[in-house]
Amino acid sequence: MDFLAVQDFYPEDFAWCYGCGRMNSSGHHFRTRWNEEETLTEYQPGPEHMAIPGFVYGGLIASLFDCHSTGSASLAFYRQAGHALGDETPVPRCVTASLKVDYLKPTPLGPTLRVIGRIAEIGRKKVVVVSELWAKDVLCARCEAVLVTAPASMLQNSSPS
Ligand SMILES: CCCCCCCCCCCCCCCC(=O)SCCNC(=O)CCNC(=O)[C@H](O)C(C)(C)COP(=O)(O)OP(=O)(O)OC[C@H]1O[C@@H](n2cnc3c(N)ncnc32)[C@H](O)[C@@H]1OP(=O)(O)O
Repeated sequence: MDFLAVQDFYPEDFAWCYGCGRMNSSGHHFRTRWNEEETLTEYQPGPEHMAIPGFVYGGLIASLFDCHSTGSASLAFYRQAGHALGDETPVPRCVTASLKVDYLKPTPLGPTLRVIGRIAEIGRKKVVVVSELWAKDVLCARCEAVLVTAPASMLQNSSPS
């Protein structure tokens, strides 16, 4: 891999997410990393991610924001605790409590999409991430997401095996 992404370090049982789980062979495999003080997820949509010819399906954009935001929250909690990716301490896993997406402009199908996130708020178990989605130099969508550390109630179904 050309860089370390937080999803590479999710505990195996919690790495099955359709959007970003490395264990899910059918998923998108979104990967999120720090870019200095911002977080970054890049993704190249394929022709199957079409809304109408030439434009990206909005559900894919929401998925991209979703996993970018959970990944950003994990990165933020991990860094706040003094850790860096590659440490032995497990990376915390977060779930989405709220995801608000504003579609500002039609997103062209073709360019690699760049999602850039800012940690707007970080608490004991909650993170607010504000992100923008860019296609080349066009700002196409914006998102505000609330992420919360994964509840123990999800543990029983964390792995399909
Ligand atoms: C022993 C360890 C076990 C670990 C175990 C690991 C299991 C590892 C599973 C991994 C799994 C990965 C999954 C992939 C990522 C998904 O795709 S997740 C799928 C979509 N998301 C979900 O299914 C989440 C469903 N919702 C829930 O489970 C619960 O509502 C939540 C989100 C955990 C919150 O419940 P809660 O912990 O009781 O939250 P609560 O204490 O009331 O609130 C915490 C904070 O969040 C805020 N908040 C809560 N909900 C909202 C909302 N809707 N809007 C705005 N703010 C909100 C609260 O205001 C509060 O803020 P502060 O007062 O701290 O400022």
